[in-house]
Amino acid sequence: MADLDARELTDAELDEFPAVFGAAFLQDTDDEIERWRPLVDHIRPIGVCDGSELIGVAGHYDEAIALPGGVVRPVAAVTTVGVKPGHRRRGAATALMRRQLDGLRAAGVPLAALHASEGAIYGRYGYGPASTSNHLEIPRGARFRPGAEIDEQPVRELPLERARAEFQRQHARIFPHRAGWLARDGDAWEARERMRRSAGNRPDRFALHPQGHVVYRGKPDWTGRGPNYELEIVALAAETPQAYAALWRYLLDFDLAAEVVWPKAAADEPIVHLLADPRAARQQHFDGLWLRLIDVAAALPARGYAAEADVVLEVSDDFCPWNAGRWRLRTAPEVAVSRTESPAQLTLDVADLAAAYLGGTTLTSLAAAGRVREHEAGALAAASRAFATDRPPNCPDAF
Ligand SMILES: CC(=O)SCCNC(=O)CCNC(=O)[C@H](O)C(C)(C)COP(=O)(O)OP(=O)(O)OC[C@H]1O[C@@H](n2cnc3c(N)ncnc32)[C@H](O)[C@@H]1OP(=O)(O)O
Repeated sequence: MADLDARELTDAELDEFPAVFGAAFLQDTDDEIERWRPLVDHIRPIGVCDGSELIGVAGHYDEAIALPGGVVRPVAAVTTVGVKPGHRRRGAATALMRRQLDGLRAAGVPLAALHASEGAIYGRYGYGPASTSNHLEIPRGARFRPGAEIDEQPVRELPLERARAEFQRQHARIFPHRAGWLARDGDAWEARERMRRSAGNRPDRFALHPQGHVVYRGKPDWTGRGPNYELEIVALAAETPQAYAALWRYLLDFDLAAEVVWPKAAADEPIVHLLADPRAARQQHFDGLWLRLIDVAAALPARGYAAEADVVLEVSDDFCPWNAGRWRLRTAPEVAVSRTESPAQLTLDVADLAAAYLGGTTLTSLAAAGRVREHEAGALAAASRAFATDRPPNCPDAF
């Protein structure tokens, strides 16, 4: 293995960052490379060199994520991980992950999250698939079940500048109660939005209801039979079931559209239960947010728990050994986490703890796959109930 170390970049190397990341994703035209340039100001870039050549890059946004129990905590939203073709499988990505996680630990950031380009990459670094993305497609005109309640207040389209403040106010009220959702204010969100809009996507449209909003874009298409537009949802949130129904009705009755698509809907998106024919909704589930507990001692007490448990977890963590060992987690009367010498009741890897952390994967399901081992009868069921959440987490944000 070559001696590759990742580090913060000099100004000259920062200039190279967009071309290196572009090369990793085969985006080599000047336009594609330039598109990535503003990003380096927002993502805490790091890189790895082979001699004087920058060959790999990574970064993260400083974000805030909603955790079970309605709490919001800092998270590093990891992005732009790429190694140039011709330099791969020599440890460059591993060096980047090493540098990034060490830096985040030193900065006191308890969690890191990412969307993985390929599912086999990040488990080795202690990330676990913590939420499910639902690629949801519903045809125009799909009817609601009889008796569905729809808020009659109008849904109005507004330009971004006029919609932004209300959109952000609504989001700030809603997102803490949706585990996996990120905050949508501040520099990081603005930067993410700019990058997303410059990705060759059609512009976003903002439609506001007094108790909800939808951000979407239209993809025009015409066939011999007429218009065949697709409406793609970027964000949809509502404060009442009736407002949620109003926003969906607005989209499903949209002239010219053939289909409404939400690539990052929740696994249990309620629209399915509003439809007269639930099969009208086509759903495909994928791994969504991958999560890393950088500091188990800080991460475990940060979230709320659904049930009473007092359990000793033995955690393995080859990549971040400071987390390894036995931890006692008590969820009542207050959440308390401490190191212990008591015998383990459950053993599991830190990646599996991350998979269960937002409530998206149950410990019982991981145990059925042999990933969690129970050493004392009853411990698994009690811990699994405590980690579970009422609704599955999801992360509609792209980064
Ligand atoms: C959050 C994000 O930004 S996701 C985007 C990730 N980037 C991409 O997908 C762009 C295209 N791919 C790349 O740039 C690179 O191949 C990377 C970043 C995925 C991996 O970089 P590399 O420098 O090759 O990784 P590195 O050499 O450190 O590999 C470490 C281990 O991971 C394995 N690995 C690396 N990439 C993959 C993969 N795509 N699938 C399966 N295993 C992989 C290696 O085989 C190696 O395994 P080993 O330890 O058992 O030998």
